[in-house]
Amino acid sequence: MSQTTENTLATPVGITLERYIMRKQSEFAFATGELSQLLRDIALAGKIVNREVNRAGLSRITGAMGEKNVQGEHQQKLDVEANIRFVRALTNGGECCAVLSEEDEEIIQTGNVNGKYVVAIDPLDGSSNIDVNVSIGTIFSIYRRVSRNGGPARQEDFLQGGRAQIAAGYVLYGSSTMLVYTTGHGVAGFTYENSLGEFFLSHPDIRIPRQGPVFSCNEGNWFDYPEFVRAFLTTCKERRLTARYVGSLVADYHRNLFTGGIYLYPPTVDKPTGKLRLLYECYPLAFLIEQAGGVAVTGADLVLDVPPTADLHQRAPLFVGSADLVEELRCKATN
Ligand SMILES: O=P(O)(O)OC[C@H]1O[C@](O)(COP(=O)(O)O)[C@@H](O)[C@@H]1O
Ligand SMILES: [Mg+2]
Ligand SMILES: [Mg+2]
Repeated sequence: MSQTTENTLATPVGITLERYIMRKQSEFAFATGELSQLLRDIALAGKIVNREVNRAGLSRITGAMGEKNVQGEHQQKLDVEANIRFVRALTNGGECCAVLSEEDEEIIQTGNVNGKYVVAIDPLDGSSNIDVNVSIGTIFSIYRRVSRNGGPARQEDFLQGGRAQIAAGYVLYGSSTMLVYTTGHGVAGFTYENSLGEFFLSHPDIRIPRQGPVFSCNEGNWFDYPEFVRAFLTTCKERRLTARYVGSLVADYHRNLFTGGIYLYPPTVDKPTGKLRLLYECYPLAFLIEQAGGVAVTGADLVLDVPPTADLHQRAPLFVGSADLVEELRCKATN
């Protein structure tokens, strides 16, 4: 039997997310099904938010909410809607004890005091693109609680560090809707079939090329970038790499995952620690990229090795993508 047939039979493209989760669970003798259920809850919320995104213009879930979140950013109505949907699905699912969300200053206790897991989430990523019909996403990161004796979750459950993540992923609401995640055993992608209401395995074993033709960053901030970033971007242009920037982290990241490339959100003069949030943007995407054979750094350091401080919404610079490109930038950051 040829290798391709063996691979296809091993994890046949087209199986449902549900079946895939069950298959993967059966590979772990001590799996108890709680993480599987949590992944299903996230997929369910992703389907509901997908529906709201698709019809946002009709259902008047457009525009600003008129309030600011803990980051001082104007909340979009869809930010709040997505937040409600994910928190509700994680609460009703029973496995998640608490949620840390970009849209809430404090930890949200779900009441599932015996839940073994906590989830850090960016319910709607790419907020500036919500009302203009450009791809947006959701990013999530899952930890097993350290406070195991039941009761409400504690801050320390979320501050275990990037390498303590049990699972991480994102949902991309784009020309098609996809769920991409890892549990530390490679990266798989699922495409949503609207008419059947199911995610189907479409990309079994995602690997990012070591090199790539694309660099993604907001060059409008050029004059505020550190010298090593400008030096790196100059070499990208000298090599005639292509500039691509959607302005939605999930969308830029997803494209580069398949084409090869590098996404940069450097520190700037007004944001010396960068814009993106370590716990629910940088850590999960760094976990995924390392599982796909890529690299993620904050400059000289690997993102997953950056220890969290006590600030749940702390920011960090992010340089992520193809190993050769990111290592090149890291070299410049170190010298
Ligand atoms: O407008 P800028 O400064 O380029 O920032 C765009 C970046 O900010 C973000 O929108 C931040 O995420 P949120 O939309 O979740 O706040 C990223 O998705 C995106 O890559
Ligand atoms: Mg975001
Ligand atoms: Mg967001």
